[in-house]
Parts: sequence; C-alpha cells; structure tokens
Amino acid sequence: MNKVKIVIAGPRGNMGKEAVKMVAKTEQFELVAVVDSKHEGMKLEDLEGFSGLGLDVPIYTDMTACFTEHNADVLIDLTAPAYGRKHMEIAFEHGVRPVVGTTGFSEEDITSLRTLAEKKGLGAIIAPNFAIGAILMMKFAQMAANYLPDVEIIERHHDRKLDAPSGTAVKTAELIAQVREAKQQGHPDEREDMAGARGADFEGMKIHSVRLPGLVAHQEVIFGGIGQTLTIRHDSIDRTSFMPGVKLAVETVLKLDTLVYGLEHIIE
Ligand SMILES: NC(=O)C1=CN([C@@H]2O[C@H](COP(=O)(O)OP(=O)(O)OC[C@H]3O[C@@H](n4cnc5c(N)ncnc54)[C@H](O)[C@@H]3O)[C@@H](O)[C@H]2O)C=CC1
Ligand SMILES: O=C(O)C1=N[C@H](C(=O)O)C[C@H](O)C1
Repeated sequence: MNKVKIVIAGPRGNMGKEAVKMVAKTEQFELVAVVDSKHEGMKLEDLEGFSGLGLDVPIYTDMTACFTEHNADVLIDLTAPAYGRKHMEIAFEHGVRPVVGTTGFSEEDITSLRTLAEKKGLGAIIAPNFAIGAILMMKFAQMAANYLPDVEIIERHHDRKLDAPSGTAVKTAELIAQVREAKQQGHPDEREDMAGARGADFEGMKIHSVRLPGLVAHQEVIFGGIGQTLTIRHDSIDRTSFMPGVKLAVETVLKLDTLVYGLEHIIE
C-alpha cells in the first residue's frame, strides 16, 4: 500500500510538534516536508527538539515552492489564524487535501473554501477541535439545548492563543443554534457597566474567554433551568489529546470530495 505523503505547516508550534511525532510513528504516513515561518533550506532534524528522530525532512518557508518540489497528498495546517485560508487555497491549487486545525475561520471563509474544494473535486477538513472528548462535549451540549435553552459558554486557554473566542466555542454555539431559537438571555434591562462584562454574543448565547498561563484548552457549557443548572465540561490537559483526531482526519480526507467543517460529521 502506498504511504500517505504529508506536509505539516507549523511544525515548531505546540500542536505542530505533536503532529510531527504522530506522523513519524504512523506506519502508513510519510512526512515529505514541513513549512515553517523560518529555517528555509534546513532539515527538521537540525532543529532543537527534533534531533534523533530520523527526520531528514526539508523545511520550506514558501508553501508554493514546497508543493512544487514535493508531491503531497495531505497538508496538515497548524499555524495561526492569519494564514489558514491562504494555506488551504495554495494546497487546493496543487491538488493537495488540507486537514486544518488552525482556528479563526469566518462563515464566509468556510463557504468559499467549500466551493473551491468542490470545484477541484478535493476533500478538505477544518476541525476546530480534534479531541474526541471535545466533540462529545459539543454533541452533548447540542442535545441539552433542546431542553435547557438558556446557556453560556466559558472557554479557558493558555495565554499564547491569538484568537478569541476559541474555534471550539464558536462551533459549540453554532451547534446549539441549530436546535434552539435565538433568544435574549439575562434581564431584558441588563447593562454592562464595564465593556465586555457579559462576554461575546452569539444569537443571545454569551461566550466568555479566559487566557492564563498554565492552562491548555478547556471549556464549560453551562445550562440554566428553573431550580437547576447543568455543566458540561471538557479539558485537554495535554496536546496529545488532539492527535488521534488528526490521524483520523488525514485518513478520512482522502475519501472526501468536499470540505467538512467539524469532526462531529466524521465521528458519528
Ligand atoms: N483543532 C484543534 O484541535 C486545535 C487547534 N489549535 C489551533 O492550531 C493553531 C496552532 O496552535 P499552536 O500550535 O498552539 O500555536 P503555536 O503558536 O505554538 O504554533 C504555531 C506555529 O506556526 C508557525 N507559523 C506561523 N505562521 C506560519 C506560516 N505562515 N507558515 C508556516 N508556519 C507558520 C509558527 O512559527 C509556530 O511555530 C492555532 O490556530 C490554534 O487555535 C490548537 C490546538 C488544538
Ligand atoms: O489554541 C488552542 O490551544 C486551541 N485551539 C482550538 C480552539 O480555538 O478551539 C482547539 C483547542 O481548544 C485548543
């Protein structure tokens, strides 16, 4: 069986490092190159943290050059919100299927990238969260919202995170919005005496973003009903939690011919 040829963008990042290890130890995957913000022309094994892993893999700073010089089946993108869309467009131009964990996509980004994927007949996956526990948290939250429509989301992340709210919080709110009418929550006359005190608003649901050193990735979805509350909580305490989902997405994207947004469509 031919190995799946993979390029990873963002290999030195928190997620990228784990993805490199996951690909290196997966028999049917082959890491052919990486795309980084620096170190053009070097090899991955020359970088701190990668020596001794047998990673004779070239580093590119230009994704177009990378795909011109290497045949790849899949791009795993774990970079930063400013680059996710552009990287997907470059991958499509070269017939490469993107698996994207990078967050910060707008609804319009997803719609136009799906159109592009279908035009090219290529699969693509944008997964705001690869952890199975987080997917279950979102599914359970959607189920609970049928019965308890008053809900607020508190997401907590490390203080190096660029986007807020998190991709997971946005996805959770979108899934809940599929089963409940938009509604105003809290007192009709409530006011913010300090801007932002009530958090961001998604169809009446409030989303609160906490950023602190020491955190990894955590979310609580809190429902309130008469005389009761229900809290659904997920914690990623280590980034290895995301890797089985990344592996599954790579295997699945090869069989798709459209863009799938969210692993809940894959993990039934
Ligand atoms: N979907 C999921 O399950 C998860 C998604 N994320 C998302 O993944 C992204 C990366 O997260 P972290 O690894 O924590 O960030 P990080 O800041 O630790 O790593 C990002 C890496 O990307 C590199 N980079 C930045 N711009 C680049 C470019 N144009 N080309 C190539 N490399 C570039 C940086 O040098 C850095 O090494 C974020 O958007 C985050 O929200 C993070 C964790 C889980
Ligand atoms: O930046 C992170 O760390 C994470 N980002 C994703 C998000 O925005 O939801 C997934 C996870 O929460 C970790």
